[in-house]
Amino acid sequence: MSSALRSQKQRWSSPLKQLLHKPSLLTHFHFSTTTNATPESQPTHSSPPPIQVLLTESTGRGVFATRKIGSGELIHTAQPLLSHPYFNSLHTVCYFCLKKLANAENSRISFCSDSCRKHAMGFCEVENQADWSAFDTHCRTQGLKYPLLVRRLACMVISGIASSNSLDILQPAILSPQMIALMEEEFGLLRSALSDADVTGEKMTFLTKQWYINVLARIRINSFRIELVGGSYEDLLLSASSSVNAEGAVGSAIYMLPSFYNHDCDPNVHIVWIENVNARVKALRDIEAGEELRICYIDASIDYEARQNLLSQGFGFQCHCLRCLSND
Ligand SMILES: C[S@@+](CC[C@H](N)C(=O)[O-])C[C@H]1O[C@@H](n2cnc3c(N)ncnc32)[C@H](O)[C@@H]1O
Repeated sequence: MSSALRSQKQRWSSPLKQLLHKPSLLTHFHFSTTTNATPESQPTHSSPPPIQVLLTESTGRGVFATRKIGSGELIHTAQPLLSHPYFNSLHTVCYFCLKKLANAENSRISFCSDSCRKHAMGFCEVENQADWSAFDTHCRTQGLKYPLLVRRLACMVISGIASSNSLDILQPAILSPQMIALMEEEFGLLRSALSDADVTGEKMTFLTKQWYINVLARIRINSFRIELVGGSYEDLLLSASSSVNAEGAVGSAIYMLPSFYNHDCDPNVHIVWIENVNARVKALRDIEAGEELRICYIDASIDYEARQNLLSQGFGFQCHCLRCLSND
């Protein structure tokens, strides 16, 4: 084992052990597994999913099958650590779970149920104290989505429902000085919105420029674009496709376990969202025990050059999957 790999292993092994063995850390991202796909409404079995997170030789950590997994099998589900609707979906989806609302609302934010309203109460109380117009205008005009996730995490931390180091276990993006300069501007707007609202003192000590940059560096390569498939789960099973009825992305979210899946341009696993932000990780074909499970980070239908450009700019790597090696 190379020394770089050994030091990476040491850096990650302790939080990973905590993640996999501490029940308290699992409360935010419940996952479950079934041998047959289970409708959302039915209770799921609580046996551990047939996967493990291991360190790979060249792509950091990855997710591996612990047994044979059948094509179409629901491998596990995952709830997000945090999520946020896009600006253009604010009036049409639930502010907490991103479920489509039956009727578009005029209020700034809306919820699909009392349960979602209750779950959001902590961070909403903090958020509602501040005037976000400058922060929102900046994000809207620059087309920025990720700062909304950082703001939500900051409000969750201030309200005491999340820890400031919740995302530390995720791999960070490598940032250029230009990216950092832009982030500093967003950080200033976030921090002043909160301090102008008199959110001060001990609750705010975590909110430093470095914290903001560290969180955003993780969000950049670990956030998922939420595209709701719509329709019923049974329809999805019949069609066996994630693209049917996709109505465009409604927001973005960060998960724990799904963030450990590496990329392949010909993936054996995909993630689907049926009616809200809760993710379902499903096998696209038969998978052998010990095989690495990989998802596709980008639109797999684009050509080789376009895929390499997107992966290099967005995720900082060159793809050497079998499809790319065959220049397909
Ligand atoms: C969402 S993370 C995946 C989990 C990550 N390997 C870890 O240890 O946390 C995405 C990062 O993993 C690495 N990665 C994922 N798929 C890869 C691939 N096919 N080739 C090289 N690096 C990859 C890249 O560094 C990428 O930015």
